[in-house]
This record gives sequence, structure tokens and C-alpha cells, in this order.
Amino acid sequence: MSTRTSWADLAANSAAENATAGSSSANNGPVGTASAPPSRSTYVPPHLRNRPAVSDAPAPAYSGPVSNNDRPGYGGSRWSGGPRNDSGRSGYSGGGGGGRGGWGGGRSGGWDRGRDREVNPFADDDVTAEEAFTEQENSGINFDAYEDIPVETSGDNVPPPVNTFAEIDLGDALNQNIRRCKYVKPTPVQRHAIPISLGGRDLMACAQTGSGKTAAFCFPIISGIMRGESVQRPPRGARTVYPLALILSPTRELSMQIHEEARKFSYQTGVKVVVAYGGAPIHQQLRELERGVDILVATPGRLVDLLERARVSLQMIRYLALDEADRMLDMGFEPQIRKIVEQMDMPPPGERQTMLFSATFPKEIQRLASDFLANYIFLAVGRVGSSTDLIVQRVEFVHESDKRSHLMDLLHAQRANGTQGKQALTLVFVETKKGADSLEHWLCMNGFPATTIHGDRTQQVG
Ligand SMILES: Nc1ncnc2c1ncn2[C@@H]1O[C@H](COP(=O)(O)OP(=O)(O)OP(=O)(O)O)[C@@H](O)[C@H]1O
Repeated sequence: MSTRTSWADLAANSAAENATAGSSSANNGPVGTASAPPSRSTYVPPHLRNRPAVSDAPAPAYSGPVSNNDRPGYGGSRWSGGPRNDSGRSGYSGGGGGGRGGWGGGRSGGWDRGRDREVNPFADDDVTAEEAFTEQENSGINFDAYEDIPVETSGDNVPPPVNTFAEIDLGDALNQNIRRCKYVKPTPVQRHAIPISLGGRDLMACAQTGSGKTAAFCFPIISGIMRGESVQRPPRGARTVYPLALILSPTRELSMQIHEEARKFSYQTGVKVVVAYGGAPIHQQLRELERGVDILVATPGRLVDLLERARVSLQMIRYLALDEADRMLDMGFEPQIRKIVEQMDMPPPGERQTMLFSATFPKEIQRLASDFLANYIFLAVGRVGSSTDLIVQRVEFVHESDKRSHLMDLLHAQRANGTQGKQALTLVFVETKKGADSLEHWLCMNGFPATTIHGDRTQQVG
């Protein structure tokens, strides 16, 4: 269970107090519930979840059945609850700062669906908002070095990039989470990609791993779901869920990583993120899905399984992001990806917003881009398909018998040049396991503790 350490939980707790089971104001949006089973908590779309009590809201237009996705608000006709006013939306106050919404209003933006209550994803980070303002930025990236990275955009009417998160209209709750993540300024891919996506445009982005892609596609998705324009009722399906956004990624590890990040970004926004990947029992994932999902992060194989079981429908998808698309194709996922995007019930390009991320831009990815995207903007950060500019590559020819002494010279030089108190790490590729073991031993004997990683073992020595 979560250890609640952040000040944010005060807001979460007060919301939970307000939300008494089955009759909470947080659960009663402007949606008629007459035909909803009394035992089932009524679904409220994220952008309506934190509105004041029903009496404050316009009269509901919807009186049809509620899907098992817990998602009322899918009116028989389009949502017609009157003009959208962001000020009533806790955790989001639009560009203007909003009056009643936001954190100061004491109303939580977190989701709370019956027994299922949002866990604070920052609990382990041990960061309070105050600290987040003063602490150094997230140290994952050397951002100063990123300033010189070449960026290229092409397409019609490319929205201008931003230099700060403050320039982007993401809403209070998301801005708070950005601070909690200690993101001080956007990375190059974020600077360009976020305004493009917020402008409603499709995006083909070439950016390398570690460039901050996750936030680049998550921020517009979360913000878009929170603003949520009209939603339509899906046909009733017994246990089918209808996510609004789908993020496809090649591996279980990457999916888990994206899920973790997305949970932080969406904390207290009312947007719920669920992950589904292969190689793990499906039942737990099904149970998680049944509790409701706005953003589904999935690997292609497991998603096809869920679609074939009719446990997930893609007909409500408004945002589609494909991360590391080139890697997915390398892994042979193209048939699954095409099935998911083209042959199931997902809205076609133009009716959904699509973001395609890839480190390289070979023919196969270009084909995917022309099939999946509509009037897209092309964005390349760094030299596409090359190693990063942050790495200097130098080739030196050394006689076989001099290799070790040359390596020793390099290691000593590195040590002598100093690394500002940080321990510099060196990666040495060796042809055989035997050679690796022997080199490891020799390095240790010469005062350079080494670790060998090869097929048979990973061991810390020295
Ligand atoms: N604007 C930012 N400020 C500070 N840290 C950031 C920022 N954007 C991302 N990061 C951090 O940088 C690291 C890399 O970001 P991220 O994982 O999004 O990169 P990525 O391009 O998606 O890489 P991967 O391909 O490995 O998923 C993460 O630790 C992330 O939290």
C-alpha cells in the first residue's frame, strides 16, 4: 500500500472525504444516472470529475445506459452540458488560472472509483512541492549540452516551439506534476513536439532514446483528455473498456517505464493510466482494466489478445502514440501494429491524433507515417539515425600486443583529467567471455575495479 508523504495527499484525502461511496460529487457529473445500476459507481469523464456538485452543473443531456467502462457522459447525443468552463475543473484551470479549480480549491483532481483510489506515484520520491521548486532539475539528461542539438521541422503551419513549460497551456494539475518531476525546462523534443500536438496536429518525430519523448507525447494526451470535448456513448459491451488514448511500445520494460512516468504526470488530474504487456498473467491486467482506463499503455502482442477477447475497444481512441516505432518493426510487430491501427475499430487518421516516434526514419517507418498520420509535421531532433552529438568517436589503431598498455594509458588519463568528483565509468567491449574474464582480472590487479557482463554471469569484482 502506498505511503502517503506528499502534501498533495492532503488534497487527495479531502477529496476522498467528499466522495462518499456511490454518491460523491466527484462521481456525479452532469450525467443522468436513472438507468445506471445503483451498485455501480457512475463513470465521469476526467474533465468533469472535479466539477462541483450536480446542482452547480448544467442539466444533463444523457439518460442512457452506462457502459461497463464506468463511462457515463457518452450521451446518446453529443454531450450538451452547456459551454465548457475550465474554472470548475479541479486540477485544471486552463490558461487563465481558473478560479475554483486547481489545487488551492481543496478539491482533489484524483480519480476515485469506489474501492479503487489513486495511489501517490511520488510517494517513493519523497518530494514535497516546496522542495520541487527549489531542488535541482531531474538529472536524467545533460540539458545544457542539448542546447546545440540541431532540430529540423517540416510541414504546413508548424506551431512555434516554446522555451519554458510556463508558455504552454497545460493546466494547473499537470504543471504541479511537472514541478514534482523536477522538470525545469523542456528538452528539445518537448519544446517542439508539445506545441505541435497541443495544436491538434499529427506528428512524426525522430528523436533518440533519453531525449524526453515520454513527456513529449504524454503531456498533450493528458491535457487533451482533461479538456475533453464531446464524448459519445459506445455500444454496450459486457466487459469491454474504451480507452481514449493508446500508447504502443515495443517491450514490457518500456511499457512499464512509460506507465510509471504517465502515472506521475497524470496524478490528481483525474486521468487514469493502465498498462498491459505480454509475459505476465493477463488476469491481473484485465482486473485493472475493468476498474477503468483513460490511457492504455500496451505492447502490440498483448493488446491484440485483449482486442480479440473483446476486452478492449479502440473506437473511442482520440490519441495514438507509437514509441520506438523502428524497434517495434525490428521486433517483427508490424502485422500486429497494422491490425491494431487499421483493422480493428480505431477511428481513422484525421479523426484521431497520432504521434509516431522513432530513432531512425527508414522506408518502413516512412510508409507507416504515410498510412497512420494525416497532414503531419515532421520533427527531427539531432542527426537522425546517428549516434548522439554528445559522444565523440575516435578510432585508434593499436598493435595487438600494445592493447592493454594503451587501455591503461586511457584509464589513467581519464582519472588524471578529473571528473569533478564523480566516478567516471568506462565500457570495454571484448570479443570472448574468456577475454573478458582475463581483462577483468588484469584491470583489478592494476587498480581499476571492473565488472564483467556476459552471457554466463554478471559479477562485481574489486
Ligand atoms: N524536461 C525535463 N527535465 C528534466 N528531466 C527530464 C525532462 N524530460 C525528461 N526528463 C527525464 O529524462 C529521462 C529520460 O526521459 P524519457 O524516458 O522520457 O526519454 P525517452 O526519450 O522516452 O527515453 P526512452 O526511449 O528510454 O524511453 C527520464 O529520467 C525523465 O524523467
